[in-house]
Amino acid sequence: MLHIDHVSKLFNPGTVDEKIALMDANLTLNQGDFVTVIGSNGAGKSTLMNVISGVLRPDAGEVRIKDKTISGLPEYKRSQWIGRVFQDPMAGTAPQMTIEENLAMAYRRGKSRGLSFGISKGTKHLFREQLEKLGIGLENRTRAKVGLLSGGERQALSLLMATFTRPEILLLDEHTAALDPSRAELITSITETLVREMNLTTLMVTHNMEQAIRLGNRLIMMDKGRIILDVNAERKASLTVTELLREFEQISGTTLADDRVVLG
Ligand SMILES: Nc1ncnc2c1ncn2[C@@H]1O[C@H](COP(=O)(O)OP(=O)(O)OP(=O)(O)O)[C@@H](O)[C@H]1O
Repeated sequence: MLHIDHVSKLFNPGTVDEKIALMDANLTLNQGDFVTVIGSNGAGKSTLMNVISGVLRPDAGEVRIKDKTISGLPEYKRSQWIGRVFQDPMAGTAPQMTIEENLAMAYRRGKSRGLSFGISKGTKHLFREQLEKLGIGLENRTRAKVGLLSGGERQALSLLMATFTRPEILLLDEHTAALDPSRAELITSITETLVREMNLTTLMVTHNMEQAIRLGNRLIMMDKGRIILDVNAERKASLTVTELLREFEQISGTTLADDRVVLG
């Protein structure tokens, strides 16, 4: 489904500020894989997401989705295959537009029709149905400006928008990190439901070790631009946070330096 083959990305090469963000990274995701991603500060997690989504071009290597090479395609052309939710609740939605208009934008993503905002009755009905599934009452506020929603409500809407057209890949970039614990739990549970119901192939960066172990069917650990550990579902089922951190130390030779780490 998703193939990352020998991907490297250097920032400021040949200068004193040279930073290795990805170094010969390799990863294959199968259809329906839900993979959590952890790692130390600057390990390359966001760069990996940016290379997949097309925000960044790798210096070497190739990204393929369903055997189509997408490394050279710009971000907007990949958006029909890739849904993404960011840490910042302000990032995924247009605050001046209503919930309905934001959904219409997501609905049209990848379609060749123009940006006319006429929304048919049938489409409105579909939007309400989808919003209802979130279970937070947004279906009764379809005309509300998105800028007026709380952070948690916006992340729920962002998730819905990112998954609306059933993307081949869903990228979740610390999407619960800016929320308070109860809201983060709500968004996590909505994520689990959407991913399961649509069988979405998902990569989720998290600093919450307990969550990284509990969610999904695979866990990968990154360090210094490399994927240093790939844990399968069976192993994950009995893994503890202590064991995970010990494993990191053994492989990388250092302790996990993550200033945002949440142990559980
Ligand atoms: N635009 C950029 N210009 C220069 N260096 C960058 C840029 N983006 C990332 N880097 C560097 O590349 C490396 C990988 O960064 P990246 O943001 O991918 O790590 P991360 O694992 O997401 O880190 P964190 O968990 O701290 O957010 C770091 O050393 C970072 O400083």
